[in-house]
Amino acid sequence: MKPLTGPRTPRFLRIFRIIKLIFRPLDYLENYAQRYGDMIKIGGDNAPPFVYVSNPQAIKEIFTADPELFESGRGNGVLRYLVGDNSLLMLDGEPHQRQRRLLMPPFHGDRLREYGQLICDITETVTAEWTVGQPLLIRTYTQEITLRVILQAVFGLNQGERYTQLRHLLSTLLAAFDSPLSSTLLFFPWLRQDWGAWSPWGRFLQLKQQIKQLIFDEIRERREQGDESRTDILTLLLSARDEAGDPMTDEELHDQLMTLLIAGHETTASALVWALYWIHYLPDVRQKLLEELETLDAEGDPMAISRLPYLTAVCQETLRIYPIAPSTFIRIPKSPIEIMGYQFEAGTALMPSIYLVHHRDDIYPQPKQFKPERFLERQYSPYEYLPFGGGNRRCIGSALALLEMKLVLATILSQFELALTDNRPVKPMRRGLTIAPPGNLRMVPKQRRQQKAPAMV
Ligand code: HEM
Repeated sequence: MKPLTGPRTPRFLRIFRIIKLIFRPLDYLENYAQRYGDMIKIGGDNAPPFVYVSNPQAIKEIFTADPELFESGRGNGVLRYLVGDNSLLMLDGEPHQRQRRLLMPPFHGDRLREYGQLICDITETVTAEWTVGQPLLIRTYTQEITLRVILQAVFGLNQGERYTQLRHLLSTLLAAFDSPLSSTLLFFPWLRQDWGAWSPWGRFLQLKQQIKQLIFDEIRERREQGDESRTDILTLLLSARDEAGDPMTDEELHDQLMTLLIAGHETTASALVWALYWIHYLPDVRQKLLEELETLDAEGDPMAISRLPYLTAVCQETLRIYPIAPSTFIRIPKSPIEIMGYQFEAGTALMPSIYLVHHRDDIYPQPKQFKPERFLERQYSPYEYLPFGGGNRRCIGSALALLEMKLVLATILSQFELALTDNRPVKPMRRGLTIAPPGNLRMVPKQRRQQKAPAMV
């Protein structure tokens, strides 16, 4: 058996390790990878260890193993506060597979095509308020776009008081974790104290309750209306039945909807800010993209944009260099398991590290450089390139996220000449459990371009 190595931090110094994980998450991973290689064991003295895995062969063995060998829901415990006990993120085994089968179709095939024009229209509406010469916080806008898209997909809602309230409350709720400091709430349970609206946790719980009430009101109204002709995800879930023929309860519906709302917009909003940053930080990239967009047939449909090779490569490289989720969900073996000659005890938290795999220089030469061309020159296996995780828990929204990235970028680039207000390199920072560009990244619209976005014709 091969021995696992990793840092041996004395108990009283462990808090500093966690603080580094929160405030300098990528340095934390890279320092350990340099010292301990592609299987890094953390802890393990009194309880099963955490193991960061960045060896593609080991990741392949994890992703392709029988899903029944692992649990993940238990490892996602901290997200329970956001999404509830019945969320897909919390489930394992057959209940998890059943919910996935139910939730996947709205994010694929023809249903995805329906979102194309919607994404372009929403981008136009949201950017209509941009004024030439006036700097803007770009994240505010990417988040507004992705939130509107997911609300439409999930509820079919795009106007009305409940929709406006939901938009506002969801943005405020997620702002609770928008900096490394506020993200500490997720890492230290003892900080989660409900001292009313003046304490961060108390405020968070109140917001969550208000959102829950709005979602319950919407569910009740939809049950009363019983309109099965609608194509949104809530309608689909309302008609679902389990093996006993029973419908989902309001609580179950709420948890699943909340999961999609949260997982479905924060991540894509961050990815869009990164993409806009790289495109404007590297003028060659922007130039090549504009040239490619000009080749589009003016009558083309949004799906033609999604097939553009260079635009696709830019989105892929954006998600490679700073993957939004630095690791996949944890995989916890239910009984002892051997992977690549290493023996893991039951309860070990195996964490395929997306960031470390994406920065292996044997797979991605010059990994710190943003080079979309690498995706035009070679194909990567799902164990070398995994921004959406893999196996039985692979992100169900990956196709929507990529479509959204491409259409939003094409629409913005066709309509505005943008610039960064500051050309210094930007460092990624923690945002809850994800890694994102700093929320204060500013861009300025230099001028409106004459070119109409092809998707809008
Ligand atoms: C750029 C955007 C996104 C990124 C980078 C991303 C990334 C991920 C990752 C890494 C996972 C964990 C997979 C694993 O452990 O193997 C995941 C799971 C998930 N994602 Fe995404 N995601 C994005 C967008 C979306 C969207 C748009 C939705 C929309 C509905 C979504 C819904 C989910 C759900 C429900 C899961 C849990 C799947 C399960 O437990 O079976 N994500 N995502």
